[in-house]
Amino acid sequence: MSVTDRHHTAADAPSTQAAADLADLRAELDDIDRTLLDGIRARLEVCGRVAELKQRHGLDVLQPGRMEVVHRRAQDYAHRHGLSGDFVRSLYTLLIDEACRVEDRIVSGGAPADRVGSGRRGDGTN
Ligand SMILES: O=C(O)C(=O)C[C@]1(C(=O)O)C=C[C@@H](O)C=C1
Repeated sequence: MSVTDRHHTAADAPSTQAAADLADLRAELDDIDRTLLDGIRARLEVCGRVAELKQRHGLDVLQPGRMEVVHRRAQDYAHRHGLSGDFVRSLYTLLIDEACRVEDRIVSGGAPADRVGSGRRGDGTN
């Protein structure tokens, strides 16, 4: 059975109890997703302040040694907690890439740091 066929089965019409349990679990996921996104926004806001400091002192946005430290710590966490190392590396590659994009924009004078994560649409236009 393909993934797209699944909606034709009873699996999508759960019992009342199952539906209630699923709704509870999804509410838990919704809370966690909010926390994750708040954490990502907070991380990028700090990167905005890092960018201002780098701009003031003429430091490079790209700091390969520090990137390695951040990746290494995430890998250690993954191994200690049974997460996929590949997944965590990909996640941190995305996070650091976005940090660099945001920092570049600030260092090159494109955007003040206090606009980072301050509510523009997440459609790639900011
Ligand atoms: O620590 C820094 O200098 C940052 O700019 C933060 C950060 C990161 O996302 O953790 C981003 C880019 C750097 O090259 C290294 C690390």
